[in-house]
Amino acid sequence: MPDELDVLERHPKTSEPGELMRPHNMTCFGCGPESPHGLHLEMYAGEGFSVDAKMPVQQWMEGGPGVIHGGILSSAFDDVMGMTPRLIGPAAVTAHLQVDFLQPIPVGKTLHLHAEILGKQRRKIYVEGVAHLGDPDRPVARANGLFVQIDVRAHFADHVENSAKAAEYLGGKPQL
Ligand SMILES: CCCCCCCC(=O)SCCNC(=O)CCNC(=O)[C@H](O)C(C)(C)COP(=O)(O)OP(=O)(O)OC[C@H]1O[C@@H](n2cnc3c(N)ncnc32)[C@H](O)[C@@H]1OP(=O)(O)O
Repeated sequence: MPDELDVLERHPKTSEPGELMRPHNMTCFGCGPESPHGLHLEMYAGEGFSVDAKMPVQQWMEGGPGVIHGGILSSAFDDVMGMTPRLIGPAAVTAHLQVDFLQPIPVGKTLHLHAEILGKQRRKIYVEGVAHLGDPDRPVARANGLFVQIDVRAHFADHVENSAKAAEYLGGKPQL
């Protein structure tokens, strides 16, 4: 992370601490309630510049016998960490994501995910993530990511016709 950082301020219209946050997109693999095969994460704004979510580790998420697949864990981090930019302003997309897998994560447990903005420079937002199984002092995974703020309309303009919600987006709704 660079030394010279911008001052962080919560966006006046962002969710209050404890409030459920709006999904990125209703069919987002991470947080979309209408995603047919998604994680269906519910994200809650935290204090400061943080977001929290809980994810029951279900059988279909299995990688090695009885434990979560690394890609599912990475997806969960990506989405929870990718929600933090909403706390300070425009949406941002993942440019870089790095995950440390510290412990096997068993099927049947509930994974607690916490993401926090470490700093921002211009459009770059540096975010860390941590996951545990109920005891915050015993993390089972950590992540670091760089998210870059975008102009949502311009960024998705060439792709929105491929969305499951294309008709609504092309009709001007819903807002991302
Ligand atoms: C609506 C939001 C949905 C969010 C869903 C949850 C999160 C996701 O899963 S997003 C999906 C996965 N991500 C993507 O598809 C993004 C694909 N990548 C891109 O579109 C582009 O590379 C993008 C937008 C990240 C950057 O491109 P662009 O807008 O041209 O910016 P660019 O000028 O290259 O970079 C901006 C800054 O970021 C830095 N940067 C960009 N990529 C990286 C990288 N991988 N590593 C380090 N720095 C980087 C640049 O150096 C530059 O820094 P500085 O301000 O110091 O000059």
